[in-house]
Amino acid sequence: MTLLQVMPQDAPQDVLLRTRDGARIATLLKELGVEYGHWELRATVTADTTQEELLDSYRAEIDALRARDGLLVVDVAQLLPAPGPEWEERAAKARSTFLEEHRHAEDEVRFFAHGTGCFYLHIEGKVYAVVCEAGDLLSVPAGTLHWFDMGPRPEFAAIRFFKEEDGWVGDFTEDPIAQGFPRLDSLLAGDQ
Ligand SMILES: CSCCC(=O)/C(O)=C/O
Ligand SMILES: [Fe+2]
Ligand code: NI
Repeated sequence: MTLLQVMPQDAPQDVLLRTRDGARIATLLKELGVEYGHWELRATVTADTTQEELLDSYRAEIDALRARDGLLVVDVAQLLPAPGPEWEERAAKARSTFLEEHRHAEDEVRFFAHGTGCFYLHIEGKVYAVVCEAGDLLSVPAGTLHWFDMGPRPEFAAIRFFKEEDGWVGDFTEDPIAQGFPRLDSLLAGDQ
């Protein structure tokens, strides 16, 4: 289930809020201008699932969202565990891509069709760690400071929506803030 954990920007160990209540998460994020929604899952994702198959499974939802928000470009970012050192290397490289604080010139709109990933939203003195799971749709406004952790063993398939082809490109702040916050695996371990 989706998880939200809120911490002060200068005291990651102080958990101000931790909840798995989807309605509460949606309300709280909406106050920050962040849209959090949920789509019914329509497909099982395996290593053999092609991008086109996945997009076809959610065609109705995708078309409605594209029409609503003028999103012209849609693709799939996918990483599933595989045996061998090559995958370990690929996973570590992929994980590092968005692990430091950055912003985008356009909204970051992502639907998790499979797996898990955590967006850390740095807004007005706080960090909102939003662990997304299969079925979650998150839309983060352009310019919002954030970073993203796919964990030490990445497993996710996310449908990404853009206005421009290069909408995914990050503008990195060089602020090391992300390094002080619990990573995805630690956040989830907090349940135990
Ligand atoms: C879940 S899609 C990959 C992450 C991404 O696109 C991004 O910008 C993270 O901040
Ligand atoms: Fe991003
Ligand atoms: Ni669900």
